[in-house]
Amino acid sequence: MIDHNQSLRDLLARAPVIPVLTFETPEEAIAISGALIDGGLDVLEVTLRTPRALEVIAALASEFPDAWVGAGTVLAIEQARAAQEAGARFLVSPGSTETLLREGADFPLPWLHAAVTASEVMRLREHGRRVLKFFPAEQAGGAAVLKAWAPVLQDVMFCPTGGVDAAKAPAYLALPNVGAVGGSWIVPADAVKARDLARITDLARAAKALRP
Ligand SMILES: O=C[C@H](O)COP(=O)(O)O
Ligand SMILES: CC(=O)C(=O)O
Repeated sequence: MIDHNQSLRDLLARAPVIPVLTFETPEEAIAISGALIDGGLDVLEVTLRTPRALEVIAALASEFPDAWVGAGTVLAIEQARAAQEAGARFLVSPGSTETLLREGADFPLPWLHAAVTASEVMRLREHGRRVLKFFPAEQAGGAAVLKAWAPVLQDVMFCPTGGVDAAKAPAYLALPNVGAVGGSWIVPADAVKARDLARITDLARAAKALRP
């Protein structure tokens, strides 16, 4: 049985920003992910929101074996198993359920569940979870919420995601209870469409530099 908390702390320590990615095809995914990795971001959350998402994860795991390619938007245990089979090295869920926490308790991959209220954090603490996603971060009150939680939920680390961008990220990363942030700002739709890989690498480099 893995130590979910330590493996997640190690994952968040790799880079200050975890790109949250939604890809339609393996070809698109390899091109864009290569640009992100060239920019120093090698922890990649590929959301299970498109028909070929599992195929994309398998292609990325094969193309970039040293990168940490994970599956996001995991809503059911069947998706978790399928993502693991495809080669995902970690899982992310936009919330949590008792079913997922129970069935996923001894799942062999780091699994980042999300919370957006102190009560949800407390319930996840009861399941032994100490590293959580804070989603949707900006929409739920932003860095001020995590600042308020720091003295009362002292042993929990967060990865805020949702509405975070290059301008907002520093306020989160300055907090003692934030390990990294997640976001899609590093892969703007127009740059993806134009395959402007140089721009995506520049955005990744700037994101990587947010934590010296
Ligand atoms: O669903 C949204 C993604 O989780 C990341 O949020 P974002 O696009 O606001 O960065
Ligand atoms: C929001 C997020 O990270 C997810 O859909 O898993």
